[in-house]
Amino acid sequence: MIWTDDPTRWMLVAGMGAAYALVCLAPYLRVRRKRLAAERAKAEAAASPGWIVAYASQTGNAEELARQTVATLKLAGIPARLAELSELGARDLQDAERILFLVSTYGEGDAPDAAAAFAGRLMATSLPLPRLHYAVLALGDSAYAQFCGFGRALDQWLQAQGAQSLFARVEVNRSSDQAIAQWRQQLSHLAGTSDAPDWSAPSFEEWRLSERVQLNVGSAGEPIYHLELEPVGGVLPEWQSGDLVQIAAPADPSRAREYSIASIPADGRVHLLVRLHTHDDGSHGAASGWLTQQAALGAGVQLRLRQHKRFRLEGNADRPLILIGNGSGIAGLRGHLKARALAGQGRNWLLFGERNAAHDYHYRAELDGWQRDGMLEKLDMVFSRDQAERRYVQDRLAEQAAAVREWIAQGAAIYICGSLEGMAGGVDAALASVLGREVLDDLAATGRYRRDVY
Ligand SMILES: Cc1cc2nc3c(=O)[nH]c(=O)nc-3n(C[C@H](O)[C@H](O)[C@H](O)COP(=O)(O)O)c2cc1C
Repeated sequence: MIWTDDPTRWMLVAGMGAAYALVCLAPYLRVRRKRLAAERAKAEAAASPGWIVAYASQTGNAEELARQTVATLKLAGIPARLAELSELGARDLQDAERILFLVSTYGEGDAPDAAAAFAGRLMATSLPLPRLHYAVLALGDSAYAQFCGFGRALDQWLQAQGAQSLFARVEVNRSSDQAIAQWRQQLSHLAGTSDAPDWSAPSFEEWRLSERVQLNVGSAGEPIYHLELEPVGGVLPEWQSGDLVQIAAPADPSRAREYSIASIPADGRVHLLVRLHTHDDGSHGAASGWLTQQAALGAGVQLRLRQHKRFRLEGNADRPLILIGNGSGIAGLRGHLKARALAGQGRNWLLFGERNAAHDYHYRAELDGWQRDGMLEKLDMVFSRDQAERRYVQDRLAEQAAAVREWIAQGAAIYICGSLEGMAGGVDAALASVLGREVLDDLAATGRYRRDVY
């Protein structure tokens, strides 16, 4: 090594050393800067309230779209929280800066059951919401007089409270793909992403009609059939009691019809109850006419399963159940009774209405068997035309007020399946007078009062 006292040389060596250190340090500094920025962004995201995606859904369409909406926002890096509308109180609405509402309409322009308290209580008040920016996706069916009635009422109420709409309300008629695409487009625009996941519904599969029996020969009502279907591919998909199927009829494939599933996977087949629908001009319904009259045994049926989360047992699996229905509504209730029998849960009370015991006592042998085996603790069959005076399930409910209160005090949940007109409204009124409207609204909001009515 050559030693030197030359200061210029020394400075040159020192300069080269510093430059080398900088070159070595630069990648480390770059990584550290990135890491700090990421940590800062994460902390900001955690501190910011994020977006709320709130849904009110009866049969799961709005809920499914809400889940997809959250996924799209998350993909774009926007923190988003899924909430049922019933979970939101005045304080949540006042604190939030951005809420996307996805809500359907039931009854005659009403909110879905779980949102009855939100609609009845919160929306009846005045609540200044100057911070809130929102958008509404309203689901409905234009065949009803109050098309998207609840979505429209919610939108108007939010506007009246001073909330600002992010974009015009999107209305979905019978799950129209076009309107859903419009919502997706608005979302992508807001979230600054064109990378939205695919939202298309699962496709129909080919099933086979394996069994068809008329249950009510000689009835004063329209004929009702028990059908059994098997997947052509042989592999039975998973479902839970309470779920639905959609069937595309050959004469009207663009509008699928929904039926409650009357069986559980352990039966090995999907069972349906289909009532033949006859129009005023004597023609039959496109789906019910085909399924019950035209399709031969063995015929192919285009079918897809649909989760119906709001009518599943879910958190109520260990509670006593009060099951109430009429007519073809026995389908959804039978699914639950089968699931309960399989689980060995016998605390079930069935209140069921039809016309005449002689012709309309659907699944009588099965119900007798469950009673005998301790799987059906209480059975009230109400036949409207077996006596001079017409009697319905709601009348029996009122007579059984003390037992209803007792079962609810023991933690029971209530499931309703059957016709909206006549039965569901009458039963709702009877339950409200037995339990109190507020109690019933609270049961609905906490998933202990569930309905599949049509
Ligand atoms: C019994 C019943 C009543 C309904 N009432 C209305 C209504 O008054 N107005 C409307 O626009 N849609 C009405 N609909 C259509 C639903 O809003 C539509 O099917 C929606 O897609 C359901 O979404 P969900 O699964 O999230 O509850 C009704 C549907 C049923 C089964």
